[in-house]
Amino acid sequence: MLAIIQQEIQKRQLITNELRYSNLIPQGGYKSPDEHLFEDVLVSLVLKKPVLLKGPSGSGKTKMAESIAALFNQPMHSINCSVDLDAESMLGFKTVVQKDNQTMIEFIEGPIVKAMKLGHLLYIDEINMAKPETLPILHSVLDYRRMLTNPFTGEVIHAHENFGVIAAINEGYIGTTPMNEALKNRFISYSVPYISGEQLAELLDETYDDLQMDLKQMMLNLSQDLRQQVITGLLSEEAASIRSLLDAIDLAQHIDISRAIQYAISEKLEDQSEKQLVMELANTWIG
Ligand SMILES: Nc1ncnc2c1ncn2[C@@H]1O[C@H](COP(=O)(O)OP(=O)(O)OP(=O)(O)O)[C@@H](O)[C@H]1O
Repeated sequence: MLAIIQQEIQKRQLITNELRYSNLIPQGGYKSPDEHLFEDVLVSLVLKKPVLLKGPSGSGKTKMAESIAALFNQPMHSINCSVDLDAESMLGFKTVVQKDNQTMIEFIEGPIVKAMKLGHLLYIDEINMAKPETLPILHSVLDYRRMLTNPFTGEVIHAHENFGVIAAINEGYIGTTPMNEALKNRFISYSVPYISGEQLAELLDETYDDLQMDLKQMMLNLSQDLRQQVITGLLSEEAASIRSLLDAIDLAQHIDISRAIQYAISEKLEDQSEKQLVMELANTWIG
């Protein structure tokens, strides 16, 4: 691992996160599709640059962010973007509280404010699902200024040195809009593909204690075929989703393997011919 990353890990191990946030430190386990991706993302974060992960559904973007938080011993806060996302769900809101028999207005800090102040990791999922007018508030947070003026309190917040941002998008997904240029320009962007081959085999070994060898090999072969058909254009990218494959394996340990693949992989696809192709490929391996 690069020295710059090792130094950062050592530095962060010394930080004792407040106990009440320790349950926000997720589990690791991300498998990098190649020898560089995970480490290259870490370099950006160590250099305090926001990271944008671009990849299809179920390619491990969230898992990668969680694994970075685990490696840096850093709690992670998440924002799930949608057209309903507003400044309050990102920054926080004012509420009336009773303290010492007095009624007071208190500001409850939202994920961005907490992560900036405490030096936590902020994960912004499906950032291109948000309404374009919602996100400019992030511009000063994401560039060299690393600061924010909270419009609800007037407080000027300068980010803690360990504060980091990872955003994720599913490009081309229905309901998404292209990301605003000024926003996109603030991120270092990485493509996150589905893992395959050795990395996928390792993930299965680590995920399942007692997966039968023939089921494991069958699923690895099917995954390979699905990826091949995605490349030829006969299947849409999501057919090769690792999430779906893991779902199929979970089900196949309890029900007929063919039905497991049907429910977890084939039925999720829109096109009838794609559903059929998945089942044909599966049947060549099920025998
Ligand atoms: N490279 C990988 N390493 C480890 N686990 C992975 C990897 N890719 C996918 N997974 C597993 O697949 C499942 C889905 O992954 P995850 O939720 O991270 O995907 P995502 O890209 O964030 O999906 P979405 O865009 O739909 O939110 C999880 O169980 C995750 O552990």
